[in-house]
Amino acid sequence: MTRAFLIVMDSVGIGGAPDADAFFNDGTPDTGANTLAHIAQACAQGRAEDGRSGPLRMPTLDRLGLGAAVRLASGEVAPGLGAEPQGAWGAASEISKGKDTPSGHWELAGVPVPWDWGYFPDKQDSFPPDLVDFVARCAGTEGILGNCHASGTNIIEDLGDAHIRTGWPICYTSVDSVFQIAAHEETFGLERLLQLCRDIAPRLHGMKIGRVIARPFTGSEGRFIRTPNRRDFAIASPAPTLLDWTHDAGRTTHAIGKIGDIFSHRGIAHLHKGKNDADLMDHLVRLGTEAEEGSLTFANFVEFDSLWGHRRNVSGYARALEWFDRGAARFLETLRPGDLAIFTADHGNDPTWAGTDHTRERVPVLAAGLGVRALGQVGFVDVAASVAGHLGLSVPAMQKTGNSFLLHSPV
Ligand SMILES: O=P(O)(O)O[C@H]1O[C@H](CO)[C@@H](O)[C@H]1O
Ligand SMILES: [Mn+2]
Ligand SMILES: [Mn+2]
Repeated sequence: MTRAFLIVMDSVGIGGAPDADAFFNDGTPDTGANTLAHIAQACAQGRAEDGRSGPLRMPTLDRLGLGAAVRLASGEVAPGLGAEPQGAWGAASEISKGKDTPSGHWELAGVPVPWDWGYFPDKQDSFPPDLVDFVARCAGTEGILGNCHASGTNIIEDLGDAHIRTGWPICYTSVDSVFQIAAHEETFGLERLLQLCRDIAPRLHGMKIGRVIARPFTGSEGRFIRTPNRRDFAIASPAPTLLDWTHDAGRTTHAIGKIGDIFSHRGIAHLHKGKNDADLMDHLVRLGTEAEEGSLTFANFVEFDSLWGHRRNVSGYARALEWFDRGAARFLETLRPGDLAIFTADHGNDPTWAGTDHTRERVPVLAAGLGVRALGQVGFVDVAASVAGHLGLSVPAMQKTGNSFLLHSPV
């Protein structure tokens, strides 16, 4: 028996989504968005020099086929990348209608989203009055602050002082199907914030809002900073996922980072969390050595998205990519013959693009452990089929939607 590792680089898209024109950022269609290629181009042109310098360096993932995958997905060149692939490489498209984290992860885990997500309109008073009353009642406050689309770091700058003065929770949303609550860890209380999110989540899930997200922060007098204690309360996936298939077969499942929250803690035997992606990389490298035969390790690295993509910070994103690539090299050294490791992503978040939201893109699929294979254009669900095939799992008949990469001929 052998092991499988599925590693999601949150928001590391490679452009070329066939339906990008149906998705928007501040009214601009996502057509042409390309997270990785645009970062690599900015690096090569000396436009990403903060804390790093020169062309983008990701030799480890590029050896697996990253540069080749960018070209395949979008026809764009990512300067600094483009080595002859030594792994199995391809570009995956998503069919779920959302460009959000749960949609991407569920589909990678074999379950495309069959419903239309609920969204809140981009105007002042985004939330209906009865929902506002309900949230305030659950919070024990006279009202709420925010009630609009916002970037999470901006809204705590704008409303942090008013929050401390009134005690009212800051509620906001985005183009994603989310209801987010920012509250001060000390003055409002972290446990109280988490309980509030837990209490209101069923009602929001009933509206097909994908996640209620607790966004605790700290600080004072206009100088506020978010803490690592974010918690997502996600709607349950509509069908058993790769994690359930693995768990139900009596195998061990390890979840690293946000995977627990994204899958409502279903099918997960061991959850490994940390205060940042560096902690998560340490978990991944350790599990590379320690994970059991026949086990699945499913990891999400969120900081590409949360610290850099949404903040439209190109240098920061490039630094994170280069750091991740060094971590990937450490991890790959731990693999044993017969193991499968797949690096992929859940959506894009092009830091050179309009707005501050995700971008609809294809994602890379880079596999170690399958020899050299050109996988071509594949679907997100093919990732689940490949991991299941590798682990020898039986997949529910109704969910046999993907094609395993093991069926592609080695080059
Ligand atoms: O600006 P922040 O609070 O980071 O919000 C971002 O994080 C949310 C959930 O990942 C997304 O919907 C996006 O709006
Ligand atoms: Mn994501
Ligand atoms: Mn995001």
